[in-house]
Amino acid sequence: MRPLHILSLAVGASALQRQISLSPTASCPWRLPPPQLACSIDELDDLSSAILPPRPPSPPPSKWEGPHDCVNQYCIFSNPGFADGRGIVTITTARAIEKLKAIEQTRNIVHPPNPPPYTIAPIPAKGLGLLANTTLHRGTPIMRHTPAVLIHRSFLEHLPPRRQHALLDAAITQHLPLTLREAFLAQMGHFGNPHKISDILITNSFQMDLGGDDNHHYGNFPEVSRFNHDCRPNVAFHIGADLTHTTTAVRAVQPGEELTISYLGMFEPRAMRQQRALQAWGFACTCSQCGLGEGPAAKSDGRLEEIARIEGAMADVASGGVTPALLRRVVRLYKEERLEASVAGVYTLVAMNWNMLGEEGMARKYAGLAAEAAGGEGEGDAVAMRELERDPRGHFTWRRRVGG
Ligand SMILES: C[S@@+](CC[C@H](N)C(=O)[O-])C[C@H]1O[C@@H](n2cnc3c(N)ncnc32)[C@H](O)[C@@H]1O
Repeated sequence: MRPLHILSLAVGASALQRQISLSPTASCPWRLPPPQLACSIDELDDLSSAILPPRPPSPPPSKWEGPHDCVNQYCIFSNPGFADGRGIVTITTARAIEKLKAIEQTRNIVHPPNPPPYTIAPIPAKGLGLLANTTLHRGTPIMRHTPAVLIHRSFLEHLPPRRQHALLDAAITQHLPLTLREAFLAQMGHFGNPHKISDILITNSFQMDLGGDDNHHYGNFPEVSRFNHDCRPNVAFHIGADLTHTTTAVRAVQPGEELTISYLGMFEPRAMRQQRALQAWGFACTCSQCGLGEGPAAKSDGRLEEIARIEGAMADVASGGVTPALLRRVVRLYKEERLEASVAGVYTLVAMNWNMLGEEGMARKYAGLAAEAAGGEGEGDAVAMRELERDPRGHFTWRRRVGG
């Protein structure tokens, strides 16, 4: 089996690591919503028994089944009723399944936007991808999905492949509901591994930590796998504590524009980003940022270095060099670099530093922006920033850099 290439993605304070990659695939038309019926309610009442299709059966209740088959300490557990009948299958340990059950209790109801604001279409030289089918604005939700498959990281990384295959096959083909199984199997494997399920998992999984010791898993979200990469993407993603994967537009997007996420650390210099894209996903990155000429590319790398320096100073309460000009400068650098998909962390630092300088109004403004960018109103980072926004003077950072 090919080694897993784990790449870091800084998403606010919770750095997520993931590796996804697919080859071009045949076709995958998005299902359109059914046409509106042109009848009045009364007519519908009259006709309902004759023309309306039978109500779909209500989803099975959420109920964990298993352990089914096991290899060493890793067993298959499934829950066909998970997330209102979407289903989920996991290969994990007895300890981690208890963690998963506890997390499920905190899960919010997940409704993906309907109809979806995108269409799946072939993209030149990239295989399939996602095109906006309507005008999107900053904050417009794109997708919200729970994982289809969760595999304990040690199972994939430490067991010999021949010991993994039978369990993986059983998990997907026997314990995943049909619709989700088909979506899973429609994903592409990049590495040409003859064991298709392994190939799909290795190339399309987000690394997720369920919390506690040794609870790292690979999470697979088949719908999300259609996003192509851009180093300056127009979509940000976030995996919440309840395991929901959320994607959101980070700037205005016109109909027909491709929707992209970043597979790579957006703060790495161009040469490193290009090397990683080639190594882990097999494509030479020619996105707008990688396609810059030598001069502009060197300037871009210089801005990224300056951002790192300023953020270091902002994170150090003892640093004497943090001024209003520096806080304005770092925000401007993010704008110049088009790093809208990665602003949650810097807005948090900027908000706290304005507060440390005793600038209540600016602290409020950036705390609000940070909470909005954190990706989930219930998440810890967003809660903390809403608290700062509500009461800057009561916050522990108030005037920390200026005394009094
Ligand atoms: C997660 S998949 C994205 C969806 C994929 N295009 C498909 O057809 O299902 C990742 C794969 O898409 C292609 N890809 C993604 N971003 C690309 C880019 N910026 N340039 C070229 N190919 C890209 C590469 O083949 C990569 O291994």
